[in-house]
Amino acid sequence: MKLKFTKMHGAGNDFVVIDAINQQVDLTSEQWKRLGDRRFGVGADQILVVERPTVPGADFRYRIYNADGGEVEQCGNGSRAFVRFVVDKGLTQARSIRVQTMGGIIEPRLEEDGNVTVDMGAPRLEPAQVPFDNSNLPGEAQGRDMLWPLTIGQQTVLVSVVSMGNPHAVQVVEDVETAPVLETGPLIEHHPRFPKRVNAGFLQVQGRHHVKLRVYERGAGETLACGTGACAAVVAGIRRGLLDSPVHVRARGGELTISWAGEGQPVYMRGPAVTVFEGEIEL
Ligand SMILES: N[C@H](CCC[C@H](N)C(=O)O)C(=O)O
Repeated sequence: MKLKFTKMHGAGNDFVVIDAINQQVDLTSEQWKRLGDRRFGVGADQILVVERPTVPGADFRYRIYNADGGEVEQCGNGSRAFVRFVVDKGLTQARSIRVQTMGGIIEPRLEEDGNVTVDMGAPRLEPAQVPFDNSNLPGEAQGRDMLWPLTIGQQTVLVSVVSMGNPHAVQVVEDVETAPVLETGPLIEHHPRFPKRVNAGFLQVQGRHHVKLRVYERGAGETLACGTGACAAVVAGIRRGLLDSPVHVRARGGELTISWAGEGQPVYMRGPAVTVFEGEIEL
């Protein structure tokens, strides 16, 4: 089958975006995987699918597939590409839209300067909501946050656990450039205490409003930026008393600005959304 797509990125986290409103999209998991393959397909960290909503109060449905073919609950950088796509394709006249995802309703808004601000909803902070199995584990309180010891190979790392609809494990490191992201990222992603696996964040605090972040993503490996990862890292840093909102998050592919007013409040993310090229693929 022939499939029209648009290649986009948000701070270097790259996507294949598919309009499933104006074209029939019925792919197998293998075909999703091939679409995202950087040699046998188009190549992307995630594939984003635009559909009509199936719940009241939403303008669109947003489905997200990681490069490994698995469908997931949320993608922050992708939500910015999503609103730019539906505006540019004339699928909406609005600039602020409500988008249905497996992780809840989010509200991206395309700004005059081309950046996008997204209400990502409130973080879920109970281990069971992440989900994280903390049974028989001695948590260590740090400010309002709870750090959990994870045994990774011969070492133990202390992580904060946060859900933005999708699961995140965040650890503070001295220097993201020398942190063992590629060595320990996969071990954290597949750690048995995360029944749905997890995105592994490595956070370097440079000031109360400035951090650097690398994320080894569930189902995609290290990406140049992770929007939900930036949200989770800032929430963890604020709860640990290390950061104050707003926080400028420098990722390898660009900068995101994350704001959070505290427990029960939504996290706001602001950043770029770029269209790279249009194409068509025979799957
Ligand atoms: N790998 C993530 C999905 C994409 C998240 C990331 N690309 C973002 O911008 O939030 C997961 O499996 O939960």
